Amino acid sequence: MISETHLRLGIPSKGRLSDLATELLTQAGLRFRRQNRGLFARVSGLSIDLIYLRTDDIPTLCAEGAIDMGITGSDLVEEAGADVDERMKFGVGRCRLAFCVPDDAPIKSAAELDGKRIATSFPHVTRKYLSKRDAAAHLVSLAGSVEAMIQLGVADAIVDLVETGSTLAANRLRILEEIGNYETVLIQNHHKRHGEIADRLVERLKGVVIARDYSLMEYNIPRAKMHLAEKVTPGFNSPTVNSLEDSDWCGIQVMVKRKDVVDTMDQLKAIGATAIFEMTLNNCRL
Ligand SMILES: Nc1ncnc2c1ncn2[C@@H]1O[C@H](COP(=O)(O)OP(=O)(O)OP(=O)(O)O)[C@@H](O)[C@H]1O
Ligand SMILES: O=P(O)(O)OC[C@H]1O[C@H](OP(=O)(O)OP(=O)(O)O)[C@H](O)[C@@H]1O
Ligand SMILES: [Mg+2]
Repeated sequence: MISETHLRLGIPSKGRLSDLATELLTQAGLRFRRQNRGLFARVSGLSIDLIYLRTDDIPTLCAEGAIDMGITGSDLVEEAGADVDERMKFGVGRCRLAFCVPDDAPIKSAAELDGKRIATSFPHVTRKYLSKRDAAAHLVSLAGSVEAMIQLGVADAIVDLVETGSTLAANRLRILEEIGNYETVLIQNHHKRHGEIADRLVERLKGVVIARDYSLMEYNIPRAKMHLAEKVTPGFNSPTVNSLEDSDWCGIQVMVKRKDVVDTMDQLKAIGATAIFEMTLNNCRL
């Protein structure tokens, strides 16, 4: 089923990154169907095989060469100590890894956890972080439900992922110290097999990530106000300026970060722009 002539891309078989990876690949124009929760899917028209794996196994399997590339969390790459290249960040699946203690614990820094018990799914990252601060703790390695471990009397503190902070709040815990910020990434091993197809995949996925992040905005502005408009919407590279029949006016096309669109519209209106439109991008190559 797996072919030597195809690039092997490892993607999460379940968990929160699974749907995300499928969505990104589909948006990048890859057509595939996973057969009956099977391990493989062949991409039609491209020399790529998708291999469905556990998210936390993907860094190691990529470093070992079992897969050429993989989609996983950068936290898991660090925890696995996998020697791989990070080809791109997806700007999604963002989370922090942090030392957390009970709300009312008097402790002020992670270094004070020297000799204490810490429950975590990230023992390597935790140990490394503590050793740089000349501290060592007794680590209890667990696969999940780490936040419950203080109440269960297993640990004095935990190291776990925090996204919204709602799990911490529900367990009356607070962040003591942050280890780092992480997100979903595309990794590749150093063998760089099927380099051309790998680069094509990266280009396509980058197009998707930019399209998810940006909108295309179009508006008309008096030529005399162009210098003001360019300050409000400098664009990705620079704005496209079109002539209008009325030579005192021009039409502008420009990329704007989606999160800034409404503010930008207000600012453009204020400097005299008219017919301001936002258009959703599905895909792009810059
Ligand atoms: N709130 C979050 N909690 C945990 N992981 C997150 C969060 N937000 C993003 N992630 C990313 O998702 C990865 C977890 O993926 P995984 O496949 O284990 O999903 P899961 O839904 O946690 O599955 P499981 O039920 O096995 O715990 C993390 O390593 C991290 O990169
Ligand atoms: O800050 P929040 O938005 O609350 O997200 C963080 C929580 O989500 C994850 O748990 P998950 O749902 O994966 O359960 P698990 O502990 O069984 O892995 C993670 O391990 C935290 O517990
Ligand atoms: Mg989890």
